[in-house]
Amino acid sequence: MSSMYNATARPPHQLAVLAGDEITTRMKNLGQLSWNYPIERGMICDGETQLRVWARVLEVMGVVPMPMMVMLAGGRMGNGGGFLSTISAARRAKPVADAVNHAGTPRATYSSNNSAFFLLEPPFVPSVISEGVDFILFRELEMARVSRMLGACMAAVKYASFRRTIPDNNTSCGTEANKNAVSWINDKANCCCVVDSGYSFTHIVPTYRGGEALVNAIRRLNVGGKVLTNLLKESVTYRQWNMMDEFHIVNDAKEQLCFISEDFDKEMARARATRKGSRLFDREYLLPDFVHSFIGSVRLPEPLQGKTELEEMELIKQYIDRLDDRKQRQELADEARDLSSMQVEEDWADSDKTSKDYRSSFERGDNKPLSRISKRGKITRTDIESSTKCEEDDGSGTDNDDSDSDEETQQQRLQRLKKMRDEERRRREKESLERQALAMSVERFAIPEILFRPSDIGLDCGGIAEAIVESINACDPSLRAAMYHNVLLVGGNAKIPGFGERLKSELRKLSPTNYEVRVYLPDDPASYAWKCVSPSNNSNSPPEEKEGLAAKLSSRIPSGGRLFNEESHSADMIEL
Ligand SMILES: Nc1ncnc2c1ncn2[C@@H]1O[C@H](COP(=O)(O)OP(=O)(O)OP(=O)(O)O)[C@@H](O)[C@H]1O
Repeated sequence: MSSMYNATARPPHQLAVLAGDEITTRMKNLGQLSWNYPIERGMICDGETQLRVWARVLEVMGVVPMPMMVMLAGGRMGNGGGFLSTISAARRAKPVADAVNHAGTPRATYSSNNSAFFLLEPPFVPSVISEGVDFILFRELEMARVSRMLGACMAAVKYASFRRTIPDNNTSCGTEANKNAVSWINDKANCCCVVDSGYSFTHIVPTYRGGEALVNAIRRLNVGGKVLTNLLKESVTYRQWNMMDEFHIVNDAKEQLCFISEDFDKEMARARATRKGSRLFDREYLLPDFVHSFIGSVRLPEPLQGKTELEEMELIKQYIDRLDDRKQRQELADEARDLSSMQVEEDWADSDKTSKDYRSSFERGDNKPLSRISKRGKITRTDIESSTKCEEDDGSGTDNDDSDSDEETQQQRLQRLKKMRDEERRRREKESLERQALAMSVERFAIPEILFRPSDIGLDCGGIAEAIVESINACDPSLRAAMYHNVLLVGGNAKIPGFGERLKSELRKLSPTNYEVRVYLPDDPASYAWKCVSPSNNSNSPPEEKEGLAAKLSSRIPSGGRLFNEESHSADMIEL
């Protein structure tokens, strides 16, 4: 099994079109290519492009004869798949000839007449789209057998075998009746709630009997990896540089740097308390310069290098203290102002004459201060005069004193400016030698947060946790406990650090308290479903076994796990 772009791309100023693995093997700068994706919103919209990619896959696998590149007559077709589709074709026949692959090594080739094609697709693919795909596979690629399956169901088949390898621990499943229900369901119904978060969508597919989907309970959330990458692209473009045409670079930055925080609001408060560039989660994504480097990499910002979490906490504490201090001072000043205004009011009341004088002088426009505005002598002319005199004296005194210090400051300032200019020049020289970097701060967790709060970008729906609860509530009540007990995460987005932990904590809050929530994350969630059908997964198995598998692939619905590659080890999966 191998992974490649499910796309074609044309290099600039060239007519040649590269498909699948050719893109990455022949080109280094992916940004300059004109891309064509056959799939949009999870559906194949461009049959010609999809045909080219599949033809390339078969060529790499050595399946002959090569199909003719026949243009499909218009129409929109579709099926499941994604940005980086994993495509595998099971070989059945014995080799018919030897050929040389693109790497120059001889390899056996197989007749397409004796090959079977296995396609994993998302739920609810319209039949017209399936017919289009059949046309490509049977007529253009001359496949002997084609089998389609829901990706989530395949994952559930493999998960069912994993469940058999671990002892069932129902000790914390609430009531005795609930424990028995979960035990029965695990044994007989093999329930599993598959959460498949991929490129275009996130699907919640509850399955029972070891891999059969409960169609009425399937839910879809229109948020996937593509939305996140586009948002990050916009955010980076708004704050730093124009990256609108650099989907692949931003996607790589997302995959390397994004994470899901356990408590978003707390993380934001922490971010506000620290200056940008010195937050503990701040990172810089070094952009490839396409001379020395062709892929991006991550580095710590300079102020953060060697900084420990304790120091960060200390900074935050200081900041909060400063805030409190400022608030306190503000309150004291307000109090003092109130007091003095009260005082003046009292004085006005006490001395009618004085107030009249003051008013009349004010009305006359006489700006001279009154000799006395209060009996208690708060502010008097003498006071003002003396204070003015003092100020004048002080001013002249300090003028004399300052003349020296000013000269000194001027000299110092000149030196400082010179030093700063030198430093700036040196920094610029250093920077020009270095690569450009994207500063990634709160974006690291604010962007993936959309998976849990789609309303932040104006989508009128709940997050993944709400969708799961809704989906499980649509199942038969006797299955619900087991569904919460077996939540399986698959798809590329499940790789985002913190995804599983956050989902578990949100599910815990939303689910009934007597149900235990258990979330399972495979080693490689993106290819977990494929591992179930991939014959190359157990490459040591004899060819006859592969033939048997391929022969069985013609069956459309899995009736139990024995048709597939169910080899599963508890080490493949972790419980969160
Ligand atoms: N380590 C990672 N961190 C964050 N996102 C990742 C990571 N690895 C993959 N992804 C994202 O997962 C998405 C692809 O997931 P997946 O391969 O499951 O999609 P797909 O099954 O091809 O698509 P679909 O389910 O829409 O048909 C991409 O958006 C990719 O950026």
